[in-house]
This record gives sequence, structure tokens and C-alpha cells, in this order.
Amino acid sequence: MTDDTVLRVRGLRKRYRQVTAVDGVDLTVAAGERVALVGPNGAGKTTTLMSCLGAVQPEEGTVELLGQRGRRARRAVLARVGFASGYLPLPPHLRVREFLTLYARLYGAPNPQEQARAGLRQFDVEGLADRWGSDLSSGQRTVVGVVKATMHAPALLVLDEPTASLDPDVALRVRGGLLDLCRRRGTALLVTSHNMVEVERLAQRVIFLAGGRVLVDGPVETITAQLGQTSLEDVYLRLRESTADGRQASTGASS
Ligand SMILES: Nc1ncnc2c1ncn2[C@@H]1O[C@H](COP(=O)(O)OP(=O)(O)OP(=O)(O)O)[C@@H](O)[C@H]1O
Repeated sequence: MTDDTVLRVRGLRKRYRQVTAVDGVDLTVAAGERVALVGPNGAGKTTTLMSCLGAVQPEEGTVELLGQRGRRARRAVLARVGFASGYLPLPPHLRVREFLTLYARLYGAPNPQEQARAGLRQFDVEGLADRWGSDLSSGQRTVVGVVKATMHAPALLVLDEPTASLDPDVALRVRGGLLDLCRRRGTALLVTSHNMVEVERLAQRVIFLAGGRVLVDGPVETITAQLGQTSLEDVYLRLRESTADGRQASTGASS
């Protein structure tokens, strides 16, 4: 691993009975880099993320997380990783500030209550502090999950569709908070999203997955230019069209 690589995945393969969810994925995320993993429903994005975090055990391949390879060694560095997604529940009987303070304490923050407040401020959602977990909408739960995942300024932040259920205003605040965090603290980001406009705003590099395989991996502008498109949305549609035809769009940006 080079010094500035926080995640390196090689030859990842995962099957669920008859379904090959991930079929030989290679990917790398450098320190401070913002990478988006995109692709159609069922492309293998979540399975890839879960394999990187050790929540899913792949049949083949290696995952090197913050310099650590084996499962046990990787578990030790998970404290420097943050994860959030729209599908993680919150404890219903805790207020948001209590929940975040609990995590800040687990993270070893010197002043957990202040850390929790600062986390909410980072995403401009201080208004949620006194709300009960049970009373939050799915979008509000997602934002609190993002705050929880970022309070300890992780070296790598893994987000599975973090803004899928957010209204445009809150999604903007979350994106702003994430960009600020990544730039200020050097946090690397690996994020999945179906929103190509969001990916253009958030990511420097994009990896397209389809059928569990990497189709294209490169900087957003390079891929867009090489495929002769004007937006990532058009790139996505072009790649979808070509894979639906059983062909692969060719671009020199592919890793
Ligand atoms: N626990 C599981 N058991 C069986 N099959 C699974 C399981 N999890 C995922 N799959 C299958 O693996 C494939 C990849 O799923 P995955 O959730 O990784 O895709 P995805 O790209 O994240 O999709 P989406 O964009 O819809 O969230 C799909 O065909 C899915 O049905």
C-alpha cells in the first residue's frame, strides 16, 4: 500500500446462492480523495461496501483498509472509519443529542456533549438535537446517521446513498458538510448514489459498476469528456445502454 492509500480492493468476488453480486472488483481510494460508486440497482455497490467494511465475507479477493489486510487487523482500524446509510435504524428511546453524545463518548471525545453539538452544527441540523429517535422521519434519521459517522473525523467515510431520502435543502446541507469535512480534515469519501448531479458535486472520481464489475473508473471530467458526453447523467445512460446491449463502452479512463 502506498502511504496515501486508505482503501485498496483487489479481485473481490461475492456470490449469494445463484447470484454473483460482485465479480472481480478492483478499486482504490487515496487519502482525502472523494470517490463515488455508481451503477444500476443490483450492480453490487452495497455488497462491495459491506465487503470493504468486513460485514460481508467475500469468496475471493483482498481488502486493505488503512494499511491492514486480515479480518482481525482490519477490525482494529475500523475506529478510524465512519459508515452511514439510509437503512440503519436509530434507538427510538434516545433523544438525538443523547445518541450522538453516546457515540462521541465511544469515540473518546474529551467533551462528548460539545462534540455532539458540533456534529449537528457541521450539517446545519442543530434543530434535531432534542427530537426522539422514534419521532424522526427517514430523512432526518439519515442525517443523524451521517453526523454520527463523521463526528470522529474518520480517515475514511463510507456512505451508502446518504441523501436518497433527503429533501433538496437538507441534501445541500449534507453535501456542504461532507465537502467541508473532507477538505478540512482530509477525510476520504467512498459514497454510493443514484443522483448523478450529486455525484458531480461531491466526487472527484467515479467508478461505474454493472453486473458486479467495474466498467469505468476515472475522474468525473475525464470520463465525461472521453465518452463525448456533457454530464455524468448522460455518461450513466450511455453506459447503461451499452451494457444492456451486451457491449461495454470503451474509455481510456478505465482502471
Ligand atoms: N443478502 C443477500 N442475499 C441474496 N442476494 C443478495 C443479498 N444482498 C444482495 N443480493 C443480490 O446481490 C446483487 C447485488 O446487490 P447490491 O445490494 O450489492 O446491489 P446495489 O448496487 O447496492 O443495488 P441498489 O442500487 O439497488 O442498492 C443483487 O442481485 C441482489 O439481489
